[in-house]
Amino acid sequence: MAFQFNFSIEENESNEPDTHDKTELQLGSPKHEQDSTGASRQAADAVADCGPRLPTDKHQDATPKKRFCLKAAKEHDIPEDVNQVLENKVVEMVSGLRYVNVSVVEMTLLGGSRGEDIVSKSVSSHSDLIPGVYEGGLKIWECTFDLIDYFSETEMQFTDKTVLDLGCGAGLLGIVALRRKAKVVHFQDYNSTVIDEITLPNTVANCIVDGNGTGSGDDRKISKPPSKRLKKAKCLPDLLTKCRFFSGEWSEVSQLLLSSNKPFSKYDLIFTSETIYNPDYYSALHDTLSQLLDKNGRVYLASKAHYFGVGGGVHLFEKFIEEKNVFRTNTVKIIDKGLKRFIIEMAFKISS
Ligand SMILES: C[S@@+](CC[C@H](N)C(=O)[O-])C[C@H]1O[C@@H](n2cnc3c(N)ncnc32)[C@H](O)[C@@H]1O
Repeated sequence: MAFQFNFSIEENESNEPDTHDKTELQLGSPKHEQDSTGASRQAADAVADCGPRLPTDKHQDATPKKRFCLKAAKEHDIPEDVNQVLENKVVEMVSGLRYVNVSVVEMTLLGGSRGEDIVSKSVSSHSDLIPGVYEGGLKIWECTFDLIDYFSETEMQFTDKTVLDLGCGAGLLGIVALRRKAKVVHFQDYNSTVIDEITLPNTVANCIVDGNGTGSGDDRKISKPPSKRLKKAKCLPDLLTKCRFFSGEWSEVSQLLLSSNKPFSKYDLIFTSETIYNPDYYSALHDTLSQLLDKNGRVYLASKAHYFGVGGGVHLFEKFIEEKNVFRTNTVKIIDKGLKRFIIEMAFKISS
């Protein structure tokens, strides 16, 4: 069930120059397959219509050949009037969480060529991944639901943890951590459009208190979408003040965090779903994880076995990690339905 917030749309003033190379991938249209709980099946169904187009075999030999400009890092402010970020959004439910309907956002963004213009670029290239331009964050990718299931199955503890949702897209992993009493939750996506139009609205939608007391930010499932009364709703201030939002390429974001005047403590938990598809990015990803993870922290990385067309996947990434000799890895879950998927736990080889 969907509902719409009745607001007018605000012009996005940013008009960032696109200096990136445009290597376009020809992608196919796979079906979502999900093997776990009812909630996840429901979740997968909910996103299937607008789900990511995964790569075909066409570019199987995807040895890194191109270097991309690094997209500068930027911190996104949370507007004082949080309702503003839900203007003209249609909010739906998935896995007990609120999320904004991506098709509606895409239609809205197609209406004008502002900012990164990732929707029209994605449409014209028939691709959900345009390296260095659009990295797929508008859609919810299925390993996100694998991690959400894993959190429940293992009763993962978030209380007082500092958490990073790296390559967050919709930000559902960070939102779960936030609702389960994490101390700090940071969200990062490559594209500023994704942060502004998807991640921030999703986070606000899950922090909102409505007239029925739903969405109160604790771990109770939100039983129904908020009503239009939410026009006057308020976000729980303590919840949103725990959050920070960043866009940009990983090493740039890492540098921004480490050099910022704002206090920064390394993360206890870093979640990252479907971010190892492109071997070109492994070095930046590895270094970011090693720079930002607390010495006793854990990374939970969810990935498909292999990303046809782009060339990355679990075994290639594990080999890379092994060679770097900084982290140990442990496969904590295998989802053996359709294209095999993995959840990998990473920790420093030398900790406390
Ligand atoms: C396929 S999307 C997955 C989105 C989300 N984690 C999910 O599971 O639905 C990959 C994400 O990784 C991030 N990403 C990929 N390569 C990146 C890079 N080199 N620098 C920064 N972010 C990157 C993008 O922001 C993008 O949202």
